[in-house]
Amino acid sequence: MKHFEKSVYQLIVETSTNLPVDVRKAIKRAKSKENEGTRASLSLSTISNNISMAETNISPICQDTGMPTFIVHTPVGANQIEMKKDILSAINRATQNSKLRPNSVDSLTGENSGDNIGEGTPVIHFEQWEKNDIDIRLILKGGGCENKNIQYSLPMELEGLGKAGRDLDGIRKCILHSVYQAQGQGCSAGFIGVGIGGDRTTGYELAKKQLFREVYDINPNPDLQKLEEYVMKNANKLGIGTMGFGGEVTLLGCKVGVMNRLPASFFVSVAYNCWAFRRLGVLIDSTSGEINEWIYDKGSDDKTNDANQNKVVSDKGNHSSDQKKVVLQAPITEEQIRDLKVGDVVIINGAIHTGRDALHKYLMESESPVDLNGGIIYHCGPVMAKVDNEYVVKAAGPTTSIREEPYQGDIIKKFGIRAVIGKGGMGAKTLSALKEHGGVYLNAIGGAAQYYAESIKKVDSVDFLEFGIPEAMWHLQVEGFAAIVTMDAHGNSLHADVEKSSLEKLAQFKESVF
Ligand SMILES: O=C(O)C[C@H](O)C(=O)O
Ligand code: SF4
Repeated sequence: MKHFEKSVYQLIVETSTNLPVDVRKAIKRAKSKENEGTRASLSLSTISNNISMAETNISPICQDTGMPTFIVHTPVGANQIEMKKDILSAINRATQNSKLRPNSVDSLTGENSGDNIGEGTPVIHFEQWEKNDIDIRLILKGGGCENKNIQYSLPMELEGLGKAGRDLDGIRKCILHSVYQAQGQGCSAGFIGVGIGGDRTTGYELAKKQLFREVYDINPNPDLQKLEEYVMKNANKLGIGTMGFGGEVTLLGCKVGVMNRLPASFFVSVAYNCWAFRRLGVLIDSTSGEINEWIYDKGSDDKTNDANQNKVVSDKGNHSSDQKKVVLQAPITEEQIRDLKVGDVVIINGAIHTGRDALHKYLMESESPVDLNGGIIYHCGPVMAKVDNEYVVKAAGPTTSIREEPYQGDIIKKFGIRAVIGKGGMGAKTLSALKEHGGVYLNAIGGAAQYYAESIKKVDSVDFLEFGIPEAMWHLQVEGFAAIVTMDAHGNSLHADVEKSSLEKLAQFKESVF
C-alpha cells in the first residue's frame, strides 16, 4: 500500500482544517436563530469566519487538535501492523507541519513527546470487515470538551431534576443535565453523543462512537429517535447559548446509542463535543492505499461566513447602551480596570503573555521571568511553527479558564496582573480577587484559533519551553485582539448569572415525559 501514509496524512490535515458540511450547516442554522447584534450572534459570526480562515490557511480550526482517534475497518488479511506504522508516521508529519499541536503529555513527568506519539496516543481501533476497501475515520476531540464528558449511574438524584430512574425518562433527565453542567466551558454550542448501557468503559466508547454519525441522520430505533428529537427541542430552552453568553442555541446535535448492561449497572455516558466538531473519514483502496472516497462531505463551498464576519465581538454587545468598547494597552492601571463592566468589549493592543496549567502551578511557588505588573495573561496553548529560527503563531484560541481557579486569584495579587483572557469563565475565588485587586476577566471566543492568531503580530520570546509548546509562556505582541468583559472588578459575573438562570430553567424538565 504505497500511498496509505499519504492518504492518512491527507485525512488528518483535512480533519484539522476543514470542518464537515453537516457541522457547518448546524452552525449556520444556530446563527439564524440568534437575534442580530447579540453576543451569541456575533460570536457565531466569529466562529464562521474562523472556519473559513482555517480552510483558506490550511491551519487548525482550533489550536487544540485533541486526541487523534481513528476507527479503522480493514479487509480480512490486511496488515494492521504496517497500517499502524503509517498512521504514526502521518501523525508525526502532521505535527511537524503544524497541522496538529503536540498534545501527547507524559502523565507523571509532564513531558510533551513533541510528535503526538506516546503511550496510548494516538488512539487506533482496528476492526475487520468483509469488504475490500479500508474505512478509516478520524475524530479530533479537544481536551476542554472532553473534560465536560459525564457519566451517570442510574438511579440517582439530579440537581434541578430530582429522581432519575432506570428508564427512558431517567435517561432523558441525564442528557438534559449533561448539557446544563457543560455550560459554555466546552465551547458551546456543542454536539453530544450518548451511550446507554455497557460498563463504564464501553459506555463511554459507545457515546464517542455516536459522534461519528451525521448530524442530520435519523436514529433507526424509534424510542431513541423520539429521545433525540425531544433533547434537540428542549435543551436549547436552557438559555446557555454560544460560549455560555446566553442565547437561543446551546446544543447543535444529539445522537444516542444503546447496548446491553449488567444487572447491577445502568450507565448513561455522555461525550460532549464543542462546535469545532472535527471528524472526517475516507475509503481507501487496500491495494494502492489511495483514497477512493471521502465519507463525510467536506466543507469547501459552503461558506458559512456572513456580512458580520469582521465586526465580530467588536460590535456593540447585547443591545445595551451602557456597554462600551474600550482599547487597552498593557501596562493597565487600576483605574482603567475599575471603569469596565460586564458586557463591555475590550480591544487589546501590545504585550500579552500566555499561561496555563503548568505555568500557574509554577508561579504559585516561584517568580515570573517577566514583569507582570499591570499585565495581561492569556489562557492559551498555541500551535507554533519555527520558520527561519523564529516562532510563528499558527493557531491561538483561548483554553478553559476554570482549571486555573485554584491558583488565579493568588497569582493576580502576587504579580499585579490586571486582566486575564480565557474562555468559559472562572469561579468565586477569582471573582473576589478581581474585586479586591482591581482586575477583569475577558472572555475570548473558544475555538476561534485562526481569528486570534491573526491579531498576534509578533512572538517576542518564550519561557519554559521545557513545559512543551502548549504550556510554555509565550510573550506576544497583539493588535486588535477583541474580547468581552464577563467578570468585572465590581463583583459581577456573566457566568454565575447564566449558570443560575439555566439551573432554574432546568427545573421545568422535572416532570416525567416518557
Ligand atoms: O488545550 C486547549 O488549547 C484548549 C482546550 O481544548 C479547552 O477547551 O480548554
Ligand atoms: S478550545 Fe473549544 S473548540 Fe477548541 S478543542 Fe477546546 S473545547 Fe473544542
